[in-house]
Amino acid sequence: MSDPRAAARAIDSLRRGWPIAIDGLPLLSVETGDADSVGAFGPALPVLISAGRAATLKLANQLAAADPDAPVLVEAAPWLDRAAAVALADPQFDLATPLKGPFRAIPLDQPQAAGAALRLARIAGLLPAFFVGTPDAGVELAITAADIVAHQSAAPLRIATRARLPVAGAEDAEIVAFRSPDSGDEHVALLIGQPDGRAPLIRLHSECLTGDVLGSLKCDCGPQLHAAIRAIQAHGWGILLYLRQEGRGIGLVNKLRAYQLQDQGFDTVDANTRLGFAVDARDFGVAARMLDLLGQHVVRLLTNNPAKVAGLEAAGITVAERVPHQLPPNPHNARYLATKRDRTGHQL
Ligand SMILES: Nc1nc2c(ncn2[C@@H]2O[C@H](COP(=O)(O)OP(=O)(O)OP(=O)(O)O)[C@@H](O)[C@H]2O)c(=O)[nH]1
Ligand SMILES: [Zn+2]
Repeated sequence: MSDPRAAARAIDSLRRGWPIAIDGLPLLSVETGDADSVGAFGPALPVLISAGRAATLKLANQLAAADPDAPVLVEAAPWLDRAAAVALADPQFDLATPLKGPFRAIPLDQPQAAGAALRLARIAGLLPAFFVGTPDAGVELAITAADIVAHQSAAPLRIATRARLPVAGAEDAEIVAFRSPDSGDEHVALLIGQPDGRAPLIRLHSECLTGDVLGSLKCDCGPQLHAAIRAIQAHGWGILLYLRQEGRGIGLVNKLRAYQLQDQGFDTVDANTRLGFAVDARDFGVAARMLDLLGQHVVRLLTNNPAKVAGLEAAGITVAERVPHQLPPNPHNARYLATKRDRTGHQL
């Protein structure tokens, strides 16, 4: 029997730096484990990282891992202490701290459990990297890979509350907040204008704290957000879905790590991969579920991203028309926009 509650407890433990075991494999997050917990976990431990990260360290080809999300186990070594493991896991230190080594990738006894561990770390918003303990590590929280799958497919979204919310650019607006029991992410929809029988104009906006709130010029999120409200208002009626998928789903801290790598010269795609994350970790099924709860199944979609159209269609929403949503570039985001066009299929 799989238990989504076990995975939820494990996510909490990882974020607090407490060890867990998946299918009997003892694991401690490299990012959150402190000196005491690492010391208690055992001396000289192997470290699990993603193949995306291992490729940068020239380790992945030792075991010919083709999938950047796949797990790679780095052999224990006397110099592989907590500081060295952090440097192994986090590419932002690559230029500042020369890595120790040599490191060697060794075969995994439990590739399934190891892959599930990396997935769980990504769900928790942590770098996908673990110390791997010995069977006598004495871990209290034991879960299975199936628990993680159950956690990801559980928990229907529900409308929690709604209220009138006049906003700049659209005074006749209502906010609807959604909750699901499996995560703290509270997505919202801004309903603008009144239904008039035509398909609503819809925008799926993924959270971007830096762009939406601070006015970052590194991306186009802030201007796109405000332009979407204006476009929906001009159309007469529609919905802005504000999805709590910060950093294309990798979370704020990891997006800022990716920005650090971008300062070192990597583009938005390579920065994610080097950190051990998917280029785009978002699930647009949540947006389809929100539209379903709002009673909208045929929409016009403001986007340049074909993956949003495909994601909605796959979840049963008909996209009657894709409406381009392009804003003028600035000197800071020109490369980011060019990368979206050239590497992630954006229709710009
Ligand atoms: N990981 C990562 N996320 C970024 C970066 N720049 C912006 N983001 C995030 O990307 C998301 C922006 O998504 P959207 O505005 O939906 O843009 P899009 O997928 O390009 O699609 P459209 O704008 O609809 O064409 C937000 O969650 C931002 O936080 C980056 O360099 N790295
Ligand atoms: Zn942004």
